[in-house]
Amino acid sequence: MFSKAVSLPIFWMIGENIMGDIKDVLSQYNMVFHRPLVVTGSGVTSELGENYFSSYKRVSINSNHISDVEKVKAQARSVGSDLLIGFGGGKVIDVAKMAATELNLPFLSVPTATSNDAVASPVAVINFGDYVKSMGAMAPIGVVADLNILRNQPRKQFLAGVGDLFSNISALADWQLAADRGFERVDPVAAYLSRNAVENLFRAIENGSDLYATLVEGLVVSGVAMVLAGNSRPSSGAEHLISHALDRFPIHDLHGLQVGVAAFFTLRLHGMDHLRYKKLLSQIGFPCSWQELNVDRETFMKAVQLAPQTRSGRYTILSEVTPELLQEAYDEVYGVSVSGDGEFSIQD
Ligand SMILES: NC(=O)C1=CN([C@@H]2O[C@H](COP(=O)(O)OP(=O)(O)OC[C@H]3O[C@@H](n4cnc5c(N)ncnc54)[C@H](O)[C@@H]3O)[C@@H](O)[C@H]2O)C=CC1
Ligand SMILES: O=C(CO)COP(=O)(O)O
Ligand SMILES: [Zn+2]
Repeated sequence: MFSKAVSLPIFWMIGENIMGDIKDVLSQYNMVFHRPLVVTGSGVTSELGENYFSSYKRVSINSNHISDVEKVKAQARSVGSDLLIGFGGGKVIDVAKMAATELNLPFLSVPTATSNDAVASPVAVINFGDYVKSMGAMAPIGVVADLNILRNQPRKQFLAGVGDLFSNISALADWQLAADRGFERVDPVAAYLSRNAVENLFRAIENGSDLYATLVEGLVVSGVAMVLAGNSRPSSGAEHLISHALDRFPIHDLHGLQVGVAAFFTLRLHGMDHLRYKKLLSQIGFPCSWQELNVDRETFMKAVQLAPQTRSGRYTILSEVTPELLQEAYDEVYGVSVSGDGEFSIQD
């Protein structure tokens, strides 16, 4: 007999001004909690937390450092929490998720920004000082996304979420490549969900529809795909490795922006039509070159070299390319050449 135990979000609630209904929604799923603890950041999300969770116990954190995880765990133990609620961007969600996993408590994800697929993934990125690690964690029991809050997130955060979701296409190509070479097995359900999530977003962009709800749904579905796959391959390929490498350089930007801009390049390495995606994403102001993120060609190429070391054992298109192809692809994808005086010029 086959059985595979996975822990998945069993609901999402996405709508305008829905924060007041959280307890009601949970009770609809027979989930009654008496002492939830809300984890926020220390700036904007702490202020938002005061508005929306005034009657709840709250704890604020400064970063995704392991000491922040310990702080949340200590607070949860001292108040006897039976539920952790992560209310913030990626770092807050990750810290709350990690603390809940270690305390074996349920975790509810309430994003204030949709900058990446941490919203419902089975992963928490934690900073240990000398290094940053993607830790296995429990996915949330559900996601509550108030569009009224999300519409007020900085535009850059929103675009970063678009980039993280778009990168699924490149990640799936790498996953399939690794399978073709005999290193992996593609889980077809996870791959379907991952692809479908990004295609829905593209349809919404093409139709000029409201993107916020579609983006949240897509990020949650990406998380579910990762749970089913048992790893992040449905949503993380060579473009993520390049971004992880860039994070080690002084100039880096939001995860979702980096993986999105890198995905144009890795799609080109796969011989796929990156231009179609560039045209579509530029319609909503997504950055299409590294210049827009202040990353120069030399830094990018160094990051590409370093990329495979950031997740050892992960087979991607970077395992098969020549240095000549990398240079050629850079010129073609980012439309940039280095002029005689060493300055960048953008070609038409
Ligand atoms: N667990 C996972 O599967 C994944 C985790 N990550 C991790 O997520 C982290 C990045 O997350 P981000 O959200 O980009 O950064 P972040 O969590 O540092 O948030 C960036 C800023 O946005 C502010 N913010 C949040 N909501 C806001 C709102 N509604 N209005 C105004 N400001 C708001 C926060 O206060 C913060 O200053 C990284 O540590 C990355 O490694 C990234 C991808 C996947
Ligand atoms: O960002 C992620 C998925 O979008 C997680 O990827 P990694 O497993 O490469 O850290
Ligand atoms: Zn990502």
